Amino acid sequence: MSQDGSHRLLPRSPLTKAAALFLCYWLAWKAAAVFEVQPHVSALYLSAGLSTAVGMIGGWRYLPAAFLAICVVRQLDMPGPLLDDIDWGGALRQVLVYGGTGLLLRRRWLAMPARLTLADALHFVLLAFAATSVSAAATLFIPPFDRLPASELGAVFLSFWGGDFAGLLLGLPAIVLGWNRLHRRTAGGRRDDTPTAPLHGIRSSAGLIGLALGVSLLSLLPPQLTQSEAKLGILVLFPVLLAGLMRGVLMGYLVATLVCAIQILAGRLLGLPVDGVLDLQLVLAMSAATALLAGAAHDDKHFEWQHANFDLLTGLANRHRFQDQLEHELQRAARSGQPMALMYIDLDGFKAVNDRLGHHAGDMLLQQVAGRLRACVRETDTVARLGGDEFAIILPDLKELSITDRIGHTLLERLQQPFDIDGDTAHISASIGVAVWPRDGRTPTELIHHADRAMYEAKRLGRNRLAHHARIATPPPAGAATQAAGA
Ligand SMILES: Nc1nc2c(ncn2[C@@H]2O[C@H](COP(=O)(O)OP(=O)(O)OP(=O)(O)O)[C@@H](O)[C@H]2O)c(=O)[nH]1
Repeated sequence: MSQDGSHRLLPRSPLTKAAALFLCYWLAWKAAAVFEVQPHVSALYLSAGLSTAVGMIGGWRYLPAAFLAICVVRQLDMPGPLLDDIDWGGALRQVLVYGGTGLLLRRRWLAMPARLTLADALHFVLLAFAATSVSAAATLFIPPFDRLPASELGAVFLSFWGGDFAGLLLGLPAIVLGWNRLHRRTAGGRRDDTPTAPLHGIRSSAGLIGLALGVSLLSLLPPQLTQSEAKLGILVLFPVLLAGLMRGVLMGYLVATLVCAIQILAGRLLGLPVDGVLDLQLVLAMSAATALLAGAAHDDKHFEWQHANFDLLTGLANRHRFQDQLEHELQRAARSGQPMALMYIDLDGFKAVNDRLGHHAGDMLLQQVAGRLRACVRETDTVARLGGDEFAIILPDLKELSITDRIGHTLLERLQQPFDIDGDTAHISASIGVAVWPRDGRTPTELIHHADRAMYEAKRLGRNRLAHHARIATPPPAGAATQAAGA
């Protein structure tokens, strides 16, 4: 059974297992039939991806049920007497080759985080290439294809190989990404996509989809204008590549699916000959591979950027990004002359929560604290986790200094309210130190030092309070007392 607890979403009894698989195959079959270029063909391709997903997610115990499901779904689709036309050989080939491919991918998948790395994507594309080649070659030994003349074998091989390759590359990652999003989020797994990259935005999505639509619609032009399917195929890869590189696997897949759907529908409308169908299969396979590899390369880069700049537990800026932001805001403040404040926040009584409810509950509390901090300030303010139970907030562009008191007291009030952690209640408070530019310091080091000092003063005065560096009673400089006594 899966090490990550994925069994929680999988049916356990043989009957529900078979029923769930039957439903999945039937839905894939019907969905594929909408885009069918040749009768009963594209459904086979989609079930190649599905069979691999079954082996990968469910393991070998699910493969007999998958075999039965394919047979029943195909039987329902074929006219003629019951049990007469069942393609046992085809179903067996699918389950053995693609279910087996899933089993080979299973160990890697179980260790995979919620995203697909470039190494995983590359491994998957190469394995899919090998599996589809073996499967297509095996077909040539199965009746009725074993009786074909040698001159037709190449086209039959290409037809099976291209279709299965497209089905596998389009179907499987979509299932796996959907599964990961659905399951690994709800299983309480660590989210690794909380902060958003600068390129992520509605406008760039709309642009990418618009480009994909525009390029794909070229396939509706008369063949004299587009010259050849192959040239068109290369053209449609462009928006897929761009979407993957700019926005990652999910957007790459969305654009690839859109492009492929338009290509298939156009193929149907134009009544493509068999040659065109073969070209189309290659376009689909290449679109999916492009989306997968370019998207995974983007996601790897994005992940590195997140790791370097954000705290993965809370999604807040980390110490490194906090330092950068502070320097940036100080330069801005020096130009505009508008004061800015730095708040240092240390939780009170956090260790007791860890001790009483456990480290995991402590983590959940930190996540909720992050949410409350964010909710108390503006979008443009920086909230950072500096480590442990220590946070900092940069408040630029202060119209008046009293704002720091207002925000500080709101924070104290919000953090005092009880936290619900999986049914348990936890109580904490916070000690907050404030330093203001330019009054309490002009450089990042001075401001950090003074905000930290004010925070310790808040702790010293009894916790659950706000202390301003400017209002801390400064001890007289060493030697001042003796000088006074000697005077
Ligand atoms: N759950 C969890 N605990 C952490 C993490 N990082 C640090 N800690 C714990 O946080 C605690 C911080 O210690 P303290 O600052 O002394 O805790 P406190 O009870 O708030 O004490 P005061 O600051 O003196 O009020 C330690 O027990 C650390 O082990 C983390 O990422 N997750």
